[in-house]
Amino acid sequence: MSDSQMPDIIYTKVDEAPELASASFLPIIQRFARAAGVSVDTRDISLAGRIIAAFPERLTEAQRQDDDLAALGQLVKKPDANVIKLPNISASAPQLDAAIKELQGQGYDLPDYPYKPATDEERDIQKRYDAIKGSAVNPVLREGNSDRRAADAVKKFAQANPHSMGKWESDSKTRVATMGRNDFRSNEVSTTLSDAQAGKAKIVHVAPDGTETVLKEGVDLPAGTVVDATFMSAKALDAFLEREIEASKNEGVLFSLHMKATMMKVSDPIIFGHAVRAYLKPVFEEHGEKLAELGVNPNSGLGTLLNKVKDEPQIIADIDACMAERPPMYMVDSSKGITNLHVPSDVIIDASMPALIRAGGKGWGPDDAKHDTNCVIPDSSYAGVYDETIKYFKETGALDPATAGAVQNIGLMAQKAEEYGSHPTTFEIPKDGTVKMYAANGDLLHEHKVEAGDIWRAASARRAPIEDWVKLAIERQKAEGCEAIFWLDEDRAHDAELIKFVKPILEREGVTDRFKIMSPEKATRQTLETIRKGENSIAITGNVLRDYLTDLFPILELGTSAKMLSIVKLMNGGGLFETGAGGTAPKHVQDLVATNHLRWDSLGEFCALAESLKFMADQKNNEKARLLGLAAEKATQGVLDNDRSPQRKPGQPDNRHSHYWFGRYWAEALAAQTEDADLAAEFAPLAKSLAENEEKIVSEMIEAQGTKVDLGGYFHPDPEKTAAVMRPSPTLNAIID
Ligand SMILES: NC(=O)C1=CN([C@@H]2O[C@H](COP(=O)(O)OP(=O)(O)OC[C@H]3O[C@@H](n4cnc5c(N)ncnc54)[C@H](OP(=O)(O)O)[C@@H]3O)[C@@H](O)[C@H]2O)C=CC1
Ligand SMILES: O=C(O)CCC(=O)C(=O)O
Ligand SMILES: [Mg+2]
Repeated sequence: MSDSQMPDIIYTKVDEAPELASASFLPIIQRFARAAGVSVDTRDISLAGRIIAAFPERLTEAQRQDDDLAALGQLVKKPDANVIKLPNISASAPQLDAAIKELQGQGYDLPDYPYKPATDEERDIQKRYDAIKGSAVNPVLREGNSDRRAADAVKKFAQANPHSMGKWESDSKTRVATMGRNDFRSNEVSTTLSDAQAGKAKIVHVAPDGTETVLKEGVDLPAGTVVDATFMSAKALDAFLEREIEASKNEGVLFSLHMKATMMKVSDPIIFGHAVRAYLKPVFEEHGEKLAELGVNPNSGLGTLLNKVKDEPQIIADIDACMAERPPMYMVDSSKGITNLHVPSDVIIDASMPALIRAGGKGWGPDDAKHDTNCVIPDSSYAGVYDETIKYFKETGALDPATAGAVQNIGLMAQKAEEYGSHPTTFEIPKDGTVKMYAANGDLLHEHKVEAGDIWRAASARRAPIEDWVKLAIERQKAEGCEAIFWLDEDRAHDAELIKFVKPILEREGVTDRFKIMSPEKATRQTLETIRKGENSIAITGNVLRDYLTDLFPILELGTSAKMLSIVKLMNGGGLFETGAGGTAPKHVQDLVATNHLRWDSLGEFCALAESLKFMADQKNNEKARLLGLAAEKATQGVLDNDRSPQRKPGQPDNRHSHYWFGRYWAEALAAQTEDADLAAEFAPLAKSLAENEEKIVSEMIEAQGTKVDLGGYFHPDPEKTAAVMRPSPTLNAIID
């Protein structure tokens, strides 16, 4: 893809609910943009698209696809980048398998994922698939730090139309359980690289007999990089899980495990596997060999395990007996018997913990009823945030979204910062020994004594992103004038290194008095007290808390994180506009297929679109783009003011209706503006015909609902079938096309 072929704005092609929404919304965007001389085109970062792009040699000419993610990864390092990024699937092993199966069924000659590669060819296949697994997209595109907040209009709307909140009882038994010892938090060591230490670092394992094995070399670490290393003890983890399973039973609460197997794609599936083993301990003790023979990998979850033992009645009976003895599990879908431990990516902490907290500390149990829950978050680095939130609500009752202030976030994210960039340097330790990390000049940076099975990792944050992050925080605080807190714990090794960057910059800029630096636990309480008073707070955090808090606070304040404005100011001058802060809402797709109703709210897309257009206006000195962007803001306001957002139930207006209304308000705003007469003239007739045909369009859309639909695929749906489903109004289509 050469630069001259690059559209002004790239709208990413993704998966699941947001991609369905695009089938309806993108034609509208393109129609409007074209009229203003702005080109908007897609690039495919979907899971299926990335799989197809990885195996060109096995596919026909017609099946082949370019590696759009790689091209976008280059683009975001250039000043002219302008990308609207929708949420995409971060695939766990079972999701990757399912996507491969679907593509094979569509005639793509793709290899199965080799779980036990034996040949070079299989190892190569595994490597290509591993690069697609987990959060493989966001870290590539996020060449900047994160600025997430609710637009003013969105926050005001939420206050005027507060969502329902579960009640918090002071005697709720819901709590957070975390290791606190021998975990990543407590074993962390950190240092900032000197000029002499910069270069390619090396990580080695030294066995007790002195044998050295290189775990990784060529880890590129420039001067000024904060480099951490830590490990979680497998033995401590197992003891902790066993204790908490027992405790959940004794306390009469649900057992739940919350983690991020997508972003933390190496460490967290392993921890998840420990939990599967712990929960089914008697089964693994009794049938360990047979399970191994059947190819059971606990890291893939109970769902895959049950599938593999389906012809083994004794094992199934023993699993049933064991589960009957265990504390009831927190369920992903109690009606279908899908437990917390079925699929590692089904319970993703940033969304799951806030949903439970919003519900007053209740999770769904196997009996299809809500119960108090033991929220097991093994590593203690960030568990304290949820622990403190839960304690606070137990003391004070639920938050009132009608009066609560807002929490914005400035997150250190660029260039694979911190834990979220750590998977290439995360290892499940094969045998007892010592892990040593050496700088390019031979200095020993870090060293840990480890045991077989421990999970060791190194993470880093580079100087330029850290400085950019502090600068962004200063700008944001200036713009808002409200409380601003660096969520950094001076008693944590990594955070202490970061504080050494933060303080001098604040001093140099003369703004020290405008900022607080607090541990995540203290900052949680302080922030909750602030927003309870109706005031605002800016949370300036590292990468993980950026992710966690931009679901936690929006889900409490707005009911969902889908409505967030999520801006990534790329460090080389471009713009990346993420839509919302949440995910791909797989459940919404099931609902659409069953009833032809799509609950997905595109408010995040509306906000991102307006920002992207305004950014383009500055970027390319294009006044028409600015007017288009300002009008898009008015259209968003119109959707909110007139209550045109999707409703939840089949038969009610859904995602597609909201796009009609957005388009109509957008056209009306463009027709009404007086700065550009040509644009006004262009959009006046469109606005008129959208208004005149309202009844017809709305009824065509409602009539389409209520039946099953066929998209021709889940991960790789048929574009024509999808368009037919998502554009059900011939009248609207005729106006737009
Ligand atoms: N930026 C990205 O690319 C991200 C990708 N993901 C990926 O998404 C997938 C699913 O993740 P999961 O943790 O289940 O989170 P999701 O955000 O997809 O789903 C959680 C719930 O959030 C609500 N929700 C989310 N978005 C919307 C929306 N636009 N409109 C209305 N409701 C919405 C829905 O429930 P309710 O209304 O009842 O709360 C939904 O069931 C995973 O593959 C994950 O990796 C996840 C986060 C970010
Ligand atoms: O990339 C992912 O897997 C999830 C990202 C996410 O949850 C976020 O950025 O908020
Ligand atoms: Mg998130």
